[in-house]
Amino acid sequence: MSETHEPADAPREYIAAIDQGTTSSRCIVFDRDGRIVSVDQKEHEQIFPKPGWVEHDAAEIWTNVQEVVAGALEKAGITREHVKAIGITNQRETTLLWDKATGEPVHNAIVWQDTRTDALCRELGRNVGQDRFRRETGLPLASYFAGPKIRWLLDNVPGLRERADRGELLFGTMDSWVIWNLTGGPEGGVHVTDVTNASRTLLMNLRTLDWDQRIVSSIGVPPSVLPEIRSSAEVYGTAKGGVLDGVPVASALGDQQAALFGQTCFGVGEGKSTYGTGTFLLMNTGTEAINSYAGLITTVGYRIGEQAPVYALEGSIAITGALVQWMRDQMGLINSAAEIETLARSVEDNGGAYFVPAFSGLFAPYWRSDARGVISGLTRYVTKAHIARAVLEATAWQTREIVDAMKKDSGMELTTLKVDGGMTSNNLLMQNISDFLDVPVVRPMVSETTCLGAAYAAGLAVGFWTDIEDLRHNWRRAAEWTPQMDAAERDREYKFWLKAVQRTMGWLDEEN
Ligand SMILES: Nc1ncnc2c1ncn2[C@@H]1O[C@H](COP(=O)(O)OP(=O)(O)O)[C@@H](O)[C@H]1O
Ligand SMILES: O=P(O)(O)OC[C@H](O)CO
Repeated sequence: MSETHEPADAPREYIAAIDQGTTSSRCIVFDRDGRIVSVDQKEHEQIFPKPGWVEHDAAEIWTNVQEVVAGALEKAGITREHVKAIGITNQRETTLLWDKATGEPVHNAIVWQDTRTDALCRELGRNVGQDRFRRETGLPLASYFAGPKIRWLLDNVPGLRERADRGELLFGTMDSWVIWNLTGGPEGGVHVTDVTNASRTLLMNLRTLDWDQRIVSSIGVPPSVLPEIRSSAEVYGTAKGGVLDGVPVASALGDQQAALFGQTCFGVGEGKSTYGTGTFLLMNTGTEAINSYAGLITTVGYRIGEQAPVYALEGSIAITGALVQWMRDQMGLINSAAEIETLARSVEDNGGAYFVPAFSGLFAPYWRSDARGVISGLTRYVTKAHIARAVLEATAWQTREIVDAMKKDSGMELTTLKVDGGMTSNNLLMQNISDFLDVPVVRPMVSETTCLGAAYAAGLAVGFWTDIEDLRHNWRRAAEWTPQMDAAERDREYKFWLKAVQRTMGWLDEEN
């Protein structure tokens, strides 16, 4: 893609954003109206060493990041002089330790979906108590988050604990890894993370926005490996070498918080749902961190420079688009992700089948690591087309459960749902979501809201945009789906879905 929208005499000034995602890394160049000028993207390998384990090669990711940045600048026909700042957004929680002298990762990154820390989390729950983690960090004690993954690496990779104690290792989520490398790596790279990413580690105190020393030591993480926590929009340093040499590195946000920002959900009660590998629904709750009693997460939404932090409630769903990938790559039932819609549309309904993809256990609102996937309601009537339908409905019902929890926690009724992400190109799915939630679903013109949010934050940090009001009017609606489902049918289907969910639980026990 390469399209410019400005008059020929307009100054050629842009903001670029890197999105280091679960399946790919991309770089997008944006103009002053928040429109896409160019995109470059590259997938990286998904490594599955054992059931429930997921890893990434961080060196491959850094190579890909450099390639997509160069690619996006080339497609836009620009060089670093035209780029006023670069912003970073990233898959969250994915955990890496690297050697600070050589810049070499000491192990593959452990991905957020990985369940290897289940037993460790149970042990921490017994020794330290679930409640303390939730109260101080806003998070349930679950294998999803970064802190226990650090501990697992230190306990299981020979020699790492000693190297960490000697101060030779650095920890980072992908934001830290990319920023450290961009700003010089072993030659003076800055070791930072932002509040949104830090709020996913189980190590940051949600109110002080600093590492919680008691929790850090109870998980067994040496403080020397931890990056400095900074705001989401400020200049952390400048790029050294490469095609961005000298460009300010001016924002970092976890990808879901970046999407909240890119969707301009700046007011209390505004929210969005992003449909990618997993699905993440975040609602802005303002400067107060609301404790969840309905199974959601309390997280930092964003913090612009020295301003007060803005918090969010989040419903995290581990497997949505990943189920479509699984149908394609592991089952071979479709050739492309888009084909799932054609297959699903070839039948009227799900034929009685319900597919609960608890592949990484269940995240919100259940937080059950003992759950595993099931297809319920099977009879000889069911065809692969019915399963395709059940696959799409699984995403929609999981969204419904999150929205129900959000209502319980915040007392606020959702009036429309703003959506984005790769799965939103599926019209049948968007209709299902509108039907199951009984609210309109709207998609903005720029559906790359994750990169857009990182670009907005970086642009604010360097004065490219003045304030958030400057950004609001960039949001334009591109598509809308309105509810068409009969209420009694919705209720009946929802009951079946909830029954199927119950059948996933307790599959693993203490012996597994
Ligand atoms: N037309 C479609 N229907 C259903 N799922 C889709 C469709 N197109 C893409 N996907 C799914 O969306 C995901 C990719 O979306 P993306 O936002 O790029 O994800 P991520 O940022 O998590 O890598 C993949 O899991 C893919 O299976
Ligand atoms: O890279 P994505 O879009 O799959 O997002 C992953 C989330 O950040 C995990 O918490």
